[in-house]
Amino acid sequence: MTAKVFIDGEVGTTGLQIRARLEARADVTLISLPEEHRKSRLARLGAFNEADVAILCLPDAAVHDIASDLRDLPCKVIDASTAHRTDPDWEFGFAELDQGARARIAAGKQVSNPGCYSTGAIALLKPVVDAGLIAADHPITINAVSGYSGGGKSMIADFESGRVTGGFVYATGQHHKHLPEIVLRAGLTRKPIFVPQVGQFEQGMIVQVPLHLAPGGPAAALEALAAHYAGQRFVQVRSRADLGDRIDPQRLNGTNTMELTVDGDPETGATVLIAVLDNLGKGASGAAVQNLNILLGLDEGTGL
Ligand SMILES: NC(=O)C1=CN([C@@H]2O[C@H](COP(=O)(O)OP(=O)(O)OC[C@H]3O[C@@H](n4cnc5c(N)ncnc54)[C@H](OP(=O)(O)O)[C@@H]3O)[C@@H](O)[C@H]2O)C=CC1
Ligand SMILES: CC(=O)N[C@@H](CCC(=O)OP(=O)(O)O)C(=O)O
Repeated sequence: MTAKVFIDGEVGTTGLQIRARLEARADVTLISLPEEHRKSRLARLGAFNEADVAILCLPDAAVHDIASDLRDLPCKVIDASTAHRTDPDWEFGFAELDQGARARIAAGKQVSNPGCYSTGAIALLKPVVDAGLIAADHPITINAVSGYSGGGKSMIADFESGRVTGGFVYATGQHHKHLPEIVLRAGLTRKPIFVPQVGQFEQGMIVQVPLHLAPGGPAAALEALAAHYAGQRFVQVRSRADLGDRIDPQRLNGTNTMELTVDGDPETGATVLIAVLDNLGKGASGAAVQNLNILLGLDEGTGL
């Protein structure tokens, strides 16, 4: 038996990488629309009707525009966009979030993939909040650097045409679209300050959370992360030395793995939580395929 999968937005950055992961699989049949119909509502609704699972790889506005039409169709839906990440009618598709996450995803009809920065930030923050190392209203700052593919086709064109060089800091006004999902899913009650930047490299990401903890803080935080993710295949807790002196944001490109580590000064408690992931792997397309596998009742690493 093969599952019929429709990727809406399959020629976009996230869609292409999902397709690359699925097209060789014997257990998946891809439903594809010809170029001239790929934005036709009628053609897309036909594809949704035929699919067992649809994966939305569209800008938020296009997702909002189609989502209500999908609710009554039999196909299950995975949404890669920001549109439904805090929506209680959608399952949050971070399988490693807590003990019940996989079962909730498996039973879901609609699953929302976490964002790339938020995958790193939530993965680092939830265990330290749950372990009581910081309070839910602790003042938190998140720093992050992403490859330019994080901005989709238009940002890739900006860099590859030479219109933008060297990278930039942005979203300093504290309204980044990932903040609401980070607050909700990490169990925070106070919005962190989030300072993302884009570098002159295509793909890959580092998310860092500096924290003032009590003396011994770095070891306590590492222990909390290791306990939370014990036995997980795609979220791995490493010693700081494993990542090298200069942490390369591209080190996990092409994989669905996210590595977490902690550094800092045990005497003062100055602690830095660090996550490395591929923004298009565990940060988007890999996570979507992992969720697809869970929805289909397959080994969740199939094709990853
Ligand atoms: N890039 C990343 O690292 C990540 C992306 N995401 C999310 O995934 C989603 C897709 O992003 P990304 O792939 O980067 O974006 P891209 O701009 O690269 O791709 C979006 C695709 O959607 C197509 N599209 C736009 N409107 C419609 C429509 N009405 N009907 C059908 N197709 C449409 C676009 O068509 P056209 O080619 O004609 O422009 C394009 O091919 C976004 O919501 C994004 O936030 C999530 C995590 C990480
Ligand atoms: C580098 C860059 O621009 N990154 C995007 C986030 C990646 C993305 O596409 O966002 P979602 O995960 O929310 O869908 C941004 O900051 O808006």
